[in-house]
Amino acid sequence: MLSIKDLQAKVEEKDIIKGLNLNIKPGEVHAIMGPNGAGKSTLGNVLSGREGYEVTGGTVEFKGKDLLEFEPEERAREGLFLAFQYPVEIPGVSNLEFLKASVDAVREHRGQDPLDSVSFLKLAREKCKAVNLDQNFLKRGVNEGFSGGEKKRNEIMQMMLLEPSLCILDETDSGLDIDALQVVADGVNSQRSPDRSFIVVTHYQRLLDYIVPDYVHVLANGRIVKSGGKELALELEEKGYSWIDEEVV
Ligand SMILES: Nc1ncnc2c1ncn2[C@@H]1O[C@H](COP(=O)(O)OP(=O)(O)OP(=O)(O)O)[C@@H](O)[C@H]1O
Repeated sequence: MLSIKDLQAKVEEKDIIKGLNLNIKPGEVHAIMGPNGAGKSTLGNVLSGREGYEVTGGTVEFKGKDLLEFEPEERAREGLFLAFQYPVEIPGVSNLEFLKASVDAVREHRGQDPLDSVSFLKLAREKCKAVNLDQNFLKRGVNEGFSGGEKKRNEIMQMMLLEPSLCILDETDSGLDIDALQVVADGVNSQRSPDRSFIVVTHYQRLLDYIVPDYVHVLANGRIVKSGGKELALELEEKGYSWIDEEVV
């Protein structure tokens, strides 16, 4: 699904990703943990093609294609989805219109006809229900005035509608209350399938009790410095990150 080799990237002339390697097979869930400022969000931004993030070395293959050759919208149409750490508000654009335009674009890319408005509304309502958002959220401006937790649930609803191949969830658990955490985790788990992969960026082991990863990685100083199974998250919760620095050095 995704093969990252020796990736290097800079932001504002500062080297942030410094030789990162990561391989993800279809169906796998990889959790990425690590200290603040390590480069976790930068990795998501680089993979999604966000402006201002300059790749200075290495390769990224996504479903056998050179991801770095694609514009951000092409990456999305190819099936890469990033749930933002800080979802943006788009006042004046209704959530429903935004979602329909996104889903239509993906369907067109797959050679499918657009859904008619009635069928799409029915589908969107089902997904709203799945993430415990009231249907009124479809009429409101994208994320406009949504609470922190509502924005995160809205991101998961988008993901469910777009049916991506690779989902990158950047601290989707932050700002969620206990019930919402369960709802979001259930939403993610319902989307797990043999041909869909996930990168779950989180600071908290607790999320990984609900979304059980196949692998856990520690990203520090722009590189993956340690990888393990789900038990690594428990070890990190207990011991922090300093022991890894010592091990790596
Ligand atoms: N647009 C930007 N302009 C300037 N510096 C940036 C920009 N984006 C990221 N950085 C810097 O890159 C470094 C890595 O940031 P990043 O957000 O990737 O860290 P992170 O691992 O996701 O941290 P956290 O756990 O705190 O969310 C930080 O020092 C950050 O200030």
